[in-house]
Amino acid sequence: MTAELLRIEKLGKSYRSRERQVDALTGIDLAVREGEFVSVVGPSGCGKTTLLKIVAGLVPATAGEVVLGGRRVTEPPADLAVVFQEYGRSLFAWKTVRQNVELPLRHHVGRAERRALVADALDAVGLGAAAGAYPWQLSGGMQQRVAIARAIAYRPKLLLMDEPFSAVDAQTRGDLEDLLAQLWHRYAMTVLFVTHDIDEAVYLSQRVVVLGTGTTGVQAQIPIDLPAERDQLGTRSSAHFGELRAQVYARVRRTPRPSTPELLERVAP
Ligand SMILES: Nc1ncnc2c1ncn2[C@@H]1O[C@H](COP(=O)(O)OP(=O)(O)OP(=O)(O)O)[C@@H](O)[C@H]1O
Repeated sequence: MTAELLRIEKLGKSYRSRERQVDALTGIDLAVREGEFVSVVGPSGCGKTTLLKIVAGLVPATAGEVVLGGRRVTEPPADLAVVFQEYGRSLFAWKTVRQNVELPLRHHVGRAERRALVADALDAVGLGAAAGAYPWQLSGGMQQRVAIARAIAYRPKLLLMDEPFSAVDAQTRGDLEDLLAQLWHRYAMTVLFVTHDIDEAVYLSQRVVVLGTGTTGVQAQIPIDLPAERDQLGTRSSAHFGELRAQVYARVRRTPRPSTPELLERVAP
């Protein structure tokens, strides 16, 4: 068994304003080992994005702690990359694809190594030929590939992804899921992936974590013991995939706010 990379302990977050307090997370305990692919699902508003932002050091917790690679997270850790849903806002429109991917490396690696890392990452996402293009010249799916290339060029210990594929069409989404699975194998990354989509979580992960609503913590952790090699048609139509999907779905439904419309719409048969 590999070593633990991320430990989240008794984590809590309350957003307070003059009028009200929102308990977004309470008593979250979660550990992720090196090289694992873990997804987090749960009803809309249960705090998935908040969890990711705290792990990324972008938002302070109000209770508990996050430890990454043995160090307590109090600011954005150097060895972590984040890919958000809104690729359009995460790329600089006035910089080329190559420059966008190179950006986080500028202060860390010398020029020659930087070039090699960027070229490798762009090839890995199938965009070697688009290095000189600008983001606005690319489709949404291609822009998200650039965001992924930027993350992997950095060789993060932990890759955080927040609904990264929910803004693209179904075909592109499947392609991006398969690309991510390939990259995860190729670079032996550790991935913490937030999604609304239970099928996507089961398809990609080794473990699915079901978050409850703000005050109920982690509801379940379901190991996904599908074969390592997965494909959109074969895997998703297998009986075992159906069983795992049903298991996750049942746990999500059992959380205190089962009627959350957005989630239920997406998983309804
Ligand atoms: N900056 C903020 N100020 C106040 N409340 C916030 C803030 N950010 C999030 N919240 C609240 O915290 C709760 C959790 O929000 P969060 O976005 O983390 O949930 P989520 O599970 O990612 O939701 P979704 O699935 O809809 O994206 C929600 O009630 C939300 O309204």
